[in-house]
Amino acid sequence: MLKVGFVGWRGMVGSVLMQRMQEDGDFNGIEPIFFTTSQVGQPGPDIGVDVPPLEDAFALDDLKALDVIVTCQGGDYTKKVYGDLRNDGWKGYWIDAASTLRMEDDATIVLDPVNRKVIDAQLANGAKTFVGGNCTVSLMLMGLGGLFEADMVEWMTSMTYQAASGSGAKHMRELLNQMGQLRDSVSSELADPASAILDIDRKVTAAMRSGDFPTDNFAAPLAGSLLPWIDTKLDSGQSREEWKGSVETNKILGLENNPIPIDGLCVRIGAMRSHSQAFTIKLKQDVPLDEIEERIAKHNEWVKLIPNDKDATIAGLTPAAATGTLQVPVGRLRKLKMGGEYLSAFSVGDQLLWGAAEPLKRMLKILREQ
Ligand SMILES: NC(=O)C1=CN([C@@H]2O[C@H](COP(=O)(O)OP(=O)(O)OC[C@H]3O[C@@H](n4cnc5c(N)ncnc54)[C@H](OP(=O)(O)O)[C@@H]3O)[C@@H](O)[C@H]2O)C=CC1
Ligand SMILES: N[C@@H](CC(=O)OP(=O)(O)O)C(=O)O
Repeated sequence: MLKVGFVGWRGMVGSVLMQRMQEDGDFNGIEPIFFTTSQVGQPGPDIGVDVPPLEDAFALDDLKALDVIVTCQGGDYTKKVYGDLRNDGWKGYWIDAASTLRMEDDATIVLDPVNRKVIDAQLANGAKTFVGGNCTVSLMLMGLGGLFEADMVEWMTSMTYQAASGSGAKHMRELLNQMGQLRDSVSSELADPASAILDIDRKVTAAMRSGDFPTDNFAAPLAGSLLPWIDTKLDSGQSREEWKGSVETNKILGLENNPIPIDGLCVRIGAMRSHSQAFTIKLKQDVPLDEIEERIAKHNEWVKLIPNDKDATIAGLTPAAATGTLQVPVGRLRKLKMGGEYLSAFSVGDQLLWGAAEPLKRMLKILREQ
């Protein structure tokens, strides 16, 4: 029976992973051991079977006894522990949610509905390090995988609308506090149908700009606004999030030597946990729209084609509709005025499910089935 250590299981991503593993009975047939960086000796999570007390996530000897380590603890933990473990000769499987190791030569980015062949080839080569992709990248590939599979894409732009959860739990709370503060600033005016909307707007803007507006985490108002920058700046002028769109997509697809140009702007908006993206896709050929729709719809069981009309779009192609589900709705599919080779598309997806926990869960299952 595989001895599987879980680190970061009580964080936001880890909790979603635990929930999904329980839903699918994934703890059956493995020996799970739970680790912590702060609560050694406390009881482990309730997963329906007895588990031993929490072990120290920095105790290398205990980690070295494991066949598999699944970590959602974050990049700092990976940096602290991974190198030492490998240098000490540990040959187990490392499955990680953090970006730290993604672009390393010996790491495979996992998104098996899209790159199962790459994963199988790497396993056959003896690969032991498997990392979940950036949430925006994974969700884009789950939605548009059919076009890449058919080698239809010459280049692509992705303009993102990313949820607060991508920054972490504290940011989600801050977004809600910002929303609440804006509403509270005009509660009496909202109660009075005769109040002037421009007065309401002036007061809301003043509240947003005031010194006591809660911005400790985002460093700026997000509620009632947006932030067109995610992560650090690179010399190219891209944000790191924008850079990942190209390098990770091409690595997942195994196209590092002949990469598809992908670029765009990544924007944080006031959604809670579903990322959205608008695409301009330059096709290699002028393929009829019905063939494109069929390719997209048939690629995997989670993609959900949304007809390009208003009612279907506002009912099904939104964070409110996608959150908490494994579905990846794709819609607004139409040829752009630039010509038959130019396609627009829009996708949405829960960034904690396919964007983070689900690919790791499935990778563990692939290892068990080997
Ligand atoms: N947020 C996201 O969208 C994505 C995140 N990731 C990766 O996953 C990593 C973890 O992200 P995320 O899950 O958001 O991080 P969290 O901050 O929710 O959790 C990380 C760790 O914080 C510790 N912790 C301290 N206080 C609490 C508390 N009150 N409740 C829960 N945990 C607490 C836990 O470690 P302990 O038990 O040891 O104290 C936990 O494992 C990220 O750093 C990133 O690398 C990847 C994809 C998406
Ligand atoms: N950066 C993403 C979330 C994330 O954790 O990405 P990565 O796994 O690439 O660090 C966002 O802010 O929405």
